[in-house]
Amino acid sequence: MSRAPETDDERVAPSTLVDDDAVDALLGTTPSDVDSAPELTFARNVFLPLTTACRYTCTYCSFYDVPGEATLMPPESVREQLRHGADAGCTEALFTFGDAPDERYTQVHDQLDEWGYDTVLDYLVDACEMALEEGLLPHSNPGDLRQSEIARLAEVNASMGVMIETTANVDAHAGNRQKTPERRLGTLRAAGEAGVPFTTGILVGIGETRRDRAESLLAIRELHERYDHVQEVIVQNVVPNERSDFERPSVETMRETVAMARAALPAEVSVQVPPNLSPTRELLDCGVDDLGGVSPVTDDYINPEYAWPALDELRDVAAEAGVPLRERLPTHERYLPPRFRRDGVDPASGSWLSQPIVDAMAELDRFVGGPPRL
Ligand SMILES: O=c1nc2n(C[C@H](O)[C@H](O)[C@H](O)CO)c3cc(O)ccc3cc-2c(=O)[nH]1
Ligand SMILES: C[C@H]1O[C@@H](n2cnc3c(N)ncnc32)[C@H](O)[C@@H]1O
Ligand code: MET
Ligand code: SF4
Repeated sequence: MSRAPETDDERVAPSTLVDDDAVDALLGTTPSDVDSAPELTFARNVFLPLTTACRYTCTYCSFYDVPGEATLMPPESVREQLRHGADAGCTEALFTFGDAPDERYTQVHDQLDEWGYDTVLDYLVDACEMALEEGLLPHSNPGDLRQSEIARLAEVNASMGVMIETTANVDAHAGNRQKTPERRLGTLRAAGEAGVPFTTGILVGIGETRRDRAESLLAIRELHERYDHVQEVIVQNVVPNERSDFERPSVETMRETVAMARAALPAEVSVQVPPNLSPTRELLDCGVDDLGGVSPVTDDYINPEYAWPALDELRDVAAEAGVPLRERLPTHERYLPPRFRRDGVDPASGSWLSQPIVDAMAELDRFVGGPPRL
């Protein structure tokens, strides 16, 4: 799959998506305005960081590697990691890695070529097929994509994602090749056009204002209203790492932002906070209903200094909040075929999930009737 030049119509200007009055109204939201969720969900995953090479250089990120040090996970390691995950009861293979690495790094391109791939996305398609063979459902977040790329990946993914981060132009998106709000929103729109259950979110504390956060959440809402494809919105706080010293946003800021997310988004969209990075217990009364992917076998390679809580801790968190803890699949319930839903309704699943994905799900007996309670 070669990359065609990007066209203007794949970009979406944030200013066309939100109006000032809606932003003002959302900025008035406080935690007491939103209801607590009736349950908490999470997915058991194994993380496969296919490559640390990246075309961007976001200053908050310790994941990407400089040219010369960048690595690609060989197919044998992918297979091994997948088996390890499947043995540990995972349902999700999370493929997250550097954005368009082969565009910037000749050595990555050459290595892919040696393995018989034109681009990293060709390799990703094969890796997703390996995951399906091992009984795992792929969730890919390879960064910015065009619609044709998403459409192809949708065939072998149970859901996909990309964080908007923010609709503001922040200094953290530095360097010659930058994440831009237009391209991020273009990816979210392309996912809608391709009809793939999608995860997105905002990164809090990267130089954006409160107003920018409200605007970002409303831009996500707007695109979801058009396509009905956003399954969850992650409200992720930036954390300091060996490369950067971004200050963690305060608990108050996170409470306010989670409440804004809950108020901005329709009820069918989950609000997720990552339990290894966030002050999770202090956010549960602000409308959080999901804890994202948690791994019993791999680190959060993006933030490896922040370990995943064990299942027992998630149980405690849910018990303290007085709500049941349920294990979900990478695809949220409302996009699943009838037998995997509590309401038994057919969401015209054929249009959301491809046959290989539906076939792989058919093996997951413990999810029949909806996400099991733990
Ligand atoms: O371990 C992580 N998982 C991340 N995930 C995985 C996520 O927690 C789950 O895979 C999804 O909730 C699906 O179950 C992301 C997925 C996306 O689609 C977009 C962004 C993220 C960000 C992270 C992350 O920073 N760390
Ligand atoms: C995969 C996602 O990881 C997030 N990400 C990258 N670096 C950090 C950090 N230091 N702290 C928190 N989240 C981060 C971005 O939001 C990216 O989209
Ligand atoms: C560590 S980020 C991984 C995914 C992709 N590079 C993005 O930023 O969206
Ligand atoms: S956050 Fe993603 S896009 Fe930005 S530098 Fe890190 S790997 Fe690349």
